[in-house]
This record gives sequence, structure tokens and C-alpha cells, in this order.
Amino acid sequence: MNAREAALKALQAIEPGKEKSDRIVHAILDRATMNRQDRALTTELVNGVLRMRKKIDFIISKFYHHRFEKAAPVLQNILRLGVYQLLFLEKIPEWAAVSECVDLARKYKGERMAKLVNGVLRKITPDNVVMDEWLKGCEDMERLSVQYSHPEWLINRWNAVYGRETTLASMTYNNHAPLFGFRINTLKQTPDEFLADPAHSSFPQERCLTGNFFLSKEFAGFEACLKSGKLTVQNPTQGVACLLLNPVPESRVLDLCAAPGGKATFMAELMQNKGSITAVDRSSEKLEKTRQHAVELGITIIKTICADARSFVPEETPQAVLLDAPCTGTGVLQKRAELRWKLSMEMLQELVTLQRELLDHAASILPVNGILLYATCSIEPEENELQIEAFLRRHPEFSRDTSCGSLPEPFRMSAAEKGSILTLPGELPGFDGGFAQRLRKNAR
Ligand SMILES: C[S@@+](CC[C@H](N)C(=O)[O-])C[C@H]1O[C@@H](n2cnc3c(N)ncnc32)[C@H](O)[C@@H]1O
Repeated sequence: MNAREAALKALQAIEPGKEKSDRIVHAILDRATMNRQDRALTTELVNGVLRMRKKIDFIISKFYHHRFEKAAPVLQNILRLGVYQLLFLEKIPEWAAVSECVDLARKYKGERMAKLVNGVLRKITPDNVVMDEWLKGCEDMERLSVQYSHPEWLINRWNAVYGRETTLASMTYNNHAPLFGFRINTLKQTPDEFLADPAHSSFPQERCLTGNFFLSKEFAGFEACLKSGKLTVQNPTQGVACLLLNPVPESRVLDLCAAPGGKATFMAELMQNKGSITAVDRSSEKLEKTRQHAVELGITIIKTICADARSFVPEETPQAVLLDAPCTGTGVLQKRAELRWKLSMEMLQELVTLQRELLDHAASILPVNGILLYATCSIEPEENELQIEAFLRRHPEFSRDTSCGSLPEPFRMSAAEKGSILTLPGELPGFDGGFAQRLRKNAR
């Protein structure tokens, strides 16, 4: 199986299912015997087609003489793969893109479809794709939705909340292949020691946050360090929430939606592996990953419990609760390539209700002076600021807490003013979107 066929298999599996695309791609690549370059091409093709699907389908519809949305899914995906290679990837020669897709069509749909794929793809060249002309009569958001391949309802919302320029910056960020975010495990070495090591100092890397995070295009070169627990894959935006909570050694923290444990393990590192972290999640499978990862990192203070965080009562009262709530994930659309097409207003509303229930229960667990850190990887106000405003109206015993210690720039001011940080995709190079709010429970 070559890279294009592997990509086609992945796209076929992703469409109807609920499983995340990266898991499906990994499962297919695990079974295939392919070199590193082909594995990278498979991932790029799948993610590229998923991200740019709306634009690609629009272009195909101009050259395909039937109704493209009615075509067999396998034919749709073969044509999408072809167009992605022809118009979005510079490194693939045109003839290779076309002939590989024709071969796939022959293998999966027979000679007639191979001819059809050949006919359509041969007509699609950069000169024949006249987006501005085709979209001339469209409303602004409708046009941007096609050009930047995002659902129109979603960008209408962003435009209303953040304005056109920010919406464009977010969409541009979401359409790029992500940088890999890494966190250096300070229980094993200092960031300076790690980055000075000649084994990996040659790879391009950009240090960020407090210096224990870095961003890099390189992944394979860090695999050995990931296995040995010197590193964790984590976007720095995830780290910001933990820094805002700022757990000190010997503290007692309850992490209510903890799995797979990215934040729990960072908190354990900040606590120098002293104190206790109770990591609750309703997914036992993901909690198993948390346990395994903690062992790799040399962390012993995390205890995992499989439970519903809306009713879980800890044996010991925590000093702080981290509630990294399930959310739409609109801050991480760059990484979750297919997610933009799966979201809906109904889903947003259901999640807002779940977040409210989780927040109310977290509030009941905390003692006076306890800290509640609420975080999402969403940029939707209903899941962030509006959720917090409603919480504070229901719980006047809580207030926004600005005493969070020193956060690095550019987060310091927002944390000092409101106890919260909102990061929008594209605002800071390599940082995903996300929100975090620090709250304190006061005596009534
Ligand atoms: C945003 S993820 C948490 C990520 C995690 N904090 C980390 O840093 O790796 C949200 C988690 O909430 C869990 N979850 C959703 N509803 C829950 C509930 N009612 N009780 C407990 N966990 C829940 C999901 O299984 C998922 O693992």
C-alpha cells in the first residue's frame, strides 16, 4: 500500500465514524510497511483533504459534470486527494498526482471511473481555478467560508465576536499543518540541560512560555525522548491553564476531567512530584494512558479514578480543582482536522449544559479559599466568558482571582486584571486557542 492508498483508506474510515482522524491514520500506518517520507505524506494528505474539503469540493463541482455530492464516497475521496495534490502541494508533480488517483479509481471502482477521474483531474490546473470569479456574487462570509474552507455558521459567529481580521487570522492558522508542542519534564532535567544536549539541539525549536515548552516542525527526532519520559507532547496553550492555577509542591489538587493527563502531569512537574493529584475522568481507557504516561515521566503523585465528575466526591477536600471541561474544541481546529465539519450549534448547547453541571459540582467540593481553575480549548464565548459570568451569578461565593503568581508575557496583564486568559488561534505563533479562568471561593 502506498501513501495515497493509505490516505484514501483513512478518509473512507473517517467520514462516517466518530473516531478521531489521527487515531485512524495511526492505526492504518501501524499496519502498513512504509518509509518515514510516505508516512508523513499520508498524514499530510489526510489532514489537508479534511481541512480544505469545502474549498476542494467547490472546485471539483465546477469540473465534474454530475452532482458531486451524490457521487460514491470512494470516488469523492479519490478526486479530493487528486485536487489537494494538484493545487495545495507543491512537491508532487502533476502527472504523479493524476496517475496515482487514476490507478486508485481503477482498483476501487473499475475502468469507467478511472477514465472519469482522469478527465476531471486533467482539467483542474491552477490557471483554470478562478475562485474570485466564481465567488463574485457571494456575500462576504459565504465567500470566506469557501476560500478558507470553514463552516459558514462558525465564521459568522467569530466575525460577530472577534471581527473580520481576527477571523481571517484564525482560519489561516487552522489551515496550516501544526507545529509540534513539547514540554520538557523538569523532574528529569532542566530545560537548559535538555536543549543543550547535542542529540536534539540541532533540530529547529522555538522556546516558549516559562521556557519548559518548545515548538518544532520536527517530531521523529524527539521520539526517543518521548519514550524515555524526558518530553511530553503538549501545546503551550494547555500549559497556560496550569500556570494560571500555579500548584505548589505539597498541595492537594483535584483534576476533574483529567484524561489523558496532559495537564495533570504538568501540574505534577510544577509540584516537583510532591503532594497529591486526584485525576478523575469517565473514560477508563484514557485514564490508563494517564497512568502509563505518569510512569514514563517518573510521576508518583497522581491517583486516577474513573467516575462521573458531576457527582464524584473526593475522600480528602482539595485545595484546588482543575476543571478542564469537555468542549467544542474550536481553539484546536488546526490539530483536529475533521472537527470543523462535525460541530453544530446543538453540540455547543449540549456542551454548555454539561460544563455548567461540572462547574456547579466543582463549586460544591471546594472549601473556602479553594481555587477553581476552569479551562477549555474553545474560543466560543458561551463556553468561556459567558459560562463564567453565569457561574458567578449562580455562585456569589466565588470571585475571579487575580493572585496567580507570575505568568510570562503576553499573559500577565489579562491574568492580573481578570484572572483569565483567552488565546485565539493564530494570535501567538504555534499557540492553539483556549481559555482559562481562575476563581476563588470566599466565605459567604
Ligand atoms: C478536554 S478533555 C481533558 C483533557 C485533560 N485535562 C488533559 O489535559 O489531558 C475532557 C475530558 O473530560 C472527560 N469527561 C467528559 N465528561 C465527563 C464527566 N461527566 N465526568 C468525567 N469526565 C468527563 C472526557 O472523557 C475527556 O477526557
